[in-house]
Amino acid sequence: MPQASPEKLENRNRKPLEFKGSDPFSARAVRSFMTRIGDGLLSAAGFERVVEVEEEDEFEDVIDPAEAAAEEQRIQREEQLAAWRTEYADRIAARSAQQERFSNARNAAIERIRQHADTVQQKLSEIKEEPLPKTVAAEPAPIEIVEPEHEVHEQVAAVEDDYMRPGADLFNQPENTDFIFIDPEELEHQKKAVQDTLDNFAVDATVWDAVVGPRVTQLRLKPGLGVRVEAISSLSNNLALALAAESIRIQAPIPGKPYVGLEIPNGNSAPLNLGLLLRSRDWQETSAAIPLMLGMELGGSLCIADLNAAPHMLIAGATGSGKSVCMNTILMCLLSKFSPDELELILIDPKRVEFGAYEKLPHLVRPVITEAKLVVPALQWVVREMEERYKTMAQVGARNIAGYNAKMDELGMKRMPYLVVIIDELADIMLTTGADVETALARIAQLSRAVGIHTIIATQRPSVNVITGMIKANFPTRVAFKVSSQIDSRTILDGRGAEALRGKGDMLFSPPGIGTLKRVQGPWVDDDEIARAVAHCAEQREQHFKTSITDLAPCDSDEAYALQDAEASDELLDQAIEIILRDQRASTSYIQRCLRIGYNRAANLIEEMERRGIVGPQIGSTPREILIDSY
Ligand SMILES: Nc1ncnc2c1ncn2[C@@H]1O[C@H](COP(=O)(O)OP(=O)(O)OP(=O)(O)O)[C@@H](O)[C@H]1O
Repeated sequence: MPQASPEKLENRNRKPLEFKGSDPFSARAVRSFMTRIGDGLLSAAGFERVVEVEEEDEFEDVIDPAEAAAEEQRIQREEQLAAWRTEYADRIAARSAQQERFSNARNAAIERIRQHADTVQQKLSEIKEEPLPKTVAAEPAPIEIVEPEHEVHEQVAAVEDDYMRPGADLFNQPENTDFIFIDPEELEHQKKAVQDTLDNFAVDATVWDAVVGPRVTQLRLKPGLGVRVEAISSLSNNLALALAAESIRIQAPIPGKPYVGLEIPNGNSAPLNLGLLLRSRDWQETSAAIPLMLGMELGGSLCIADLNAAPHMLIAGATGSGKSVCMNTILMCLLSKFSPDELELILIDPKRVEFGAYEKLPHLVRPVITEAKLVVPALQWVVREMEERYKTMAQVGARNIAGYNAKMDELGMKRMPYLVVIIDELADIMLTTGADVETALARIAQLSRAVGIHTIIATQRPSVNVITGMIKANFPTRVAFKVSSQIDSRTILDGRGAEALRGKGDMLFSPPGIGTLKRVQGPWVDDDEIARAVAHCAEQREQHFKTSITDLAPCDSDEAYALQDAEASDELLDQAIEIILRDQRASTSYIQRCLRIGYNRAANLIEEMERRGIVGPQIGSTPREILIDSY
């Protein structure tokens, strides 16, 4: 066994126990450590360890591969750790930036909410200043009645002769004029039911007040801030259920008012007598040129339409809804305002039941027309009458009937009467005569207002093949009675609502140009009243039918219609030739537009020109050649 020198041993003993290398647990360090412990023990026991120094040096230079791999792994781990530390620091930085952004956004939102709360507070303080909702609705103001000193029909006698128009005293008067359309207790109950329903569905709206009408009462609801009116209208079925009402109508919003209207049926509904309404101050002092008493609106005001401003009216509704009663009241209004010298009537009644009571009326220009095939010739007569009237007015330089009559009054000559054409059941006529009646009606409607000719048509079939686009465009004043569906309502009024009416004279009136609908209850007039009024007129005047219309041949076919058109077109031929020579355009549609005539008539004019050698024949789609320079 090699012996270590005594110096070496001494040195070893004195050397503190320390590990070599950076890793305290490497194999080399452990061995060195163990050797030193062993040497220490030997020396303590009196032995000496002989160590070959050269061998030990050799041992120190050898690199253990396992140790190297471990070292390598350690370095990699340290690098990985450093990379993770950097990544972690980056994430922490990004996160704090995000937190700062969120915090800014939250502060901005809190600020916005605070501002909104201030606005709400301000609005609430404004609302508080408004009057509190009435607990009881106002009943309509009583109708102001004008009591004549003598019999009404004497008082309103025509100035120029002894003809006396039927006055209000010829019509039935109600025994009691203190109407109570709705019981106040019932109204309170309904208001509560509506408010509860709104609350149950969490719709912030208040039942504000109520406007009472003859057949329905309108509850006015005030929506809270930020509440969509649609949220209320979408509850219509639930509200109807809560009120146990047959139908309700919602106006969201009421035009021109900050409320949503909820119209609910009244318990009490006595008919409104026409006689009472004709005694009202509103009727007697109306400024309308051709007034028509349509009935009573919500709140009790009277709805008086002016046929002169209308100037043509379309009445539609399902069977039994009150159209005929409405036509009768219209006729009664006309008779009570105009003598036969001031008003002429043409009544067309294909159902043969409605206008039988008027056969003896002196205002008629021909017997009531009950045959569909006579309708087109009658309307053609109206067209010719219209043209005659234009000529007559041109002779005195008047632009309309009012101007003409003013001139006649100055000269002490006969005035031009209004001519009103009333057609009950347009559908039957449209089905029998097709487009001819539509064209004739459109022609009359477009041009007749200035010459005092007005048309009122009624139908129980509000479908698009009866109320066509052409009819709708020319009849701007519409009255809709109850219909069976929303589609029918749209056909008549261009909007819904008529399907929720109650029938029996409950109507929606659409005045021309306003676009808002009025809910009106029509007055009631019975057959005896009509008979009395007609007899009153007939007793004073004999009928003088205008032979030109009485002798009209039935118009069975398109041929007969075209023939009559051709005769009439002669008058316009010179004008048509002048137009095509001046504008160098020879087409039917151009003539139609320039002369404002129907297609058939314009086509006849062009064909007549072709016969006379003024224009060439139609070849394909190329315009006709104009063959002359002057005429
Ligand atoms: N203004 C009204 N006031 C009270 N009741 C009315 C009123 N209008 C109509 N009625 C009631 O409704 C019934 C039917 O009315 P009307 O004959 O006018 O309906 P219509 O629409 O003309 O029906 P049809 O198309 O079948 O002739 C009347 O007999 C009457 O009982």
